[in-house]
Amino acid sequence: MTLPSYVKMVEVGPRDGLQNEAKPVALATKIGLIDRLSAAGLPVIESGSFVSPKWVPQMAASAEVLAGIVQKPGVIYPVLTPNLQGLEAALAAGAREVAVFGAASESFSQKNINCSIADSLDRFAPVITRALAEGVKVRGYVSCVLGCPYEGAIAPAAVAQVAKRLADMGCYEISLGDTVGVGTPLKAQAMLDAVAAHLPISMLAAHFHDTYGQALANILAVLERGIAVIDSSVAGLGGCPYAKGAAGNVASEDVVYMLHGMDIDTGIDLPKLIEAGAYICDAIGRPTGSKVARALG
Ligand SMILES: CC(C)(COP(=O)([O-])OP(=O)([O-])OC[C@H]1O[C@@H](n2cnc3c(N)ncnc32)[C@H](O)[C@@H]1OP(=O)([O-])[O-])[C@@H](O)C(=O)NCCC(=O)NCCSC(=O)C[C@@](C)(O)CC(=O)[O-]
Repeated sequence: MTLPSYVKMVEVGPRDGLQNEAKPVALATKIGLIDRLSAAGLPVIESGSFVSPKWVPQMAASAEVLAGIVQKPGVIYPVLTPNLQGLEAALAAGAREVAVFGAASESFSQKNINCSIADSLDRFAPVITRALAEGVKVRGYVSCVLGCPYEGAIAPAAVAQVAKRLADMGCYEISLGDTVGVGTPLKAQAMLDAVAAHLPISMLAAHFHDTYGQALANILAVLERGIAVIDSSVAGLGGCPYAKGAAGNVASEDVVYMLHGMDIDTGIDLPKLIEAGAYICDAIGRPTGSKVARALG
């Protein structure tokens, strides 16, 4: 088995992790979390979302978050931008990387961003063009790559089609999201093989939710296929507001422990990452979803 020697960890806790919290999380808490994550060595920290505050109230203060954090040199702080309105607000707030988010499931696309897959791609095209013209890199997400809360199984070919369109439009990296965490390792490999038939594996990232406890197994399965970018959420926070029952992302602490245990470098200081997880769990009054944090914290 050939595994990468370095994995880039994309921390999505401050966005994917907190977007679903019912009670408002204070601005200072969000800033405190992001600054602790950068101190722990995370190279990419998704820090907010310029979406409609009526749809996702928790992300309403994303401009203030970007203004309040101490931007550590070399660290990237991407934000989600579903349309040009969101992109303009993100640019005004100083974002240097953004992400568009589509889906491989029609029903999920409608529930999440209120349009069909085809319409979403048409909407993303000018967002990507404008961002690139400003020198801002764009990441693309594909949700429901291993199943949809409304439609069930999703064909790998449907995932590949959306991923390729996002890459053709200019996204530099495509994150493949198991939004509801239903995937299992061999299905994850089959889905990845379908996408990798069209795009280089070096462009792809894995984004697993841990609803069914499959995330670490799935991560190992895709590492074996050459994936070297993993999304995760500190303390396993999160869940998508438009995917009922979806648990949080795989916990960053658990992924880092597994990778370091396999001699794969991440540049992350695990004790400091555990501290960041303890900080946010304390602030929002939730137990950690990380087994490693429970064992070592
Ligand atoms: C996409 C829209 C905006 C379409 O929503 P819409 O209602 O179709 O939009 P619209 O263009 O008709 O505008 C309606 C209203 O929204 C406002 N609006 C419009 N755009 C913006 C904006 N950018 N920022 C702020 N406000 C905005 C706009 O100004 C207007 O305000 P009003 O006149 O009624 O007062 C909406 O559906 C939305 O915001 N959806 C967000 C959904 C979301 O954030 N989901 C979670 C993130 S995705 C995820 O978690 C999955 C992922 C990425 O992690 C991977 C995985 O695990 O699968």
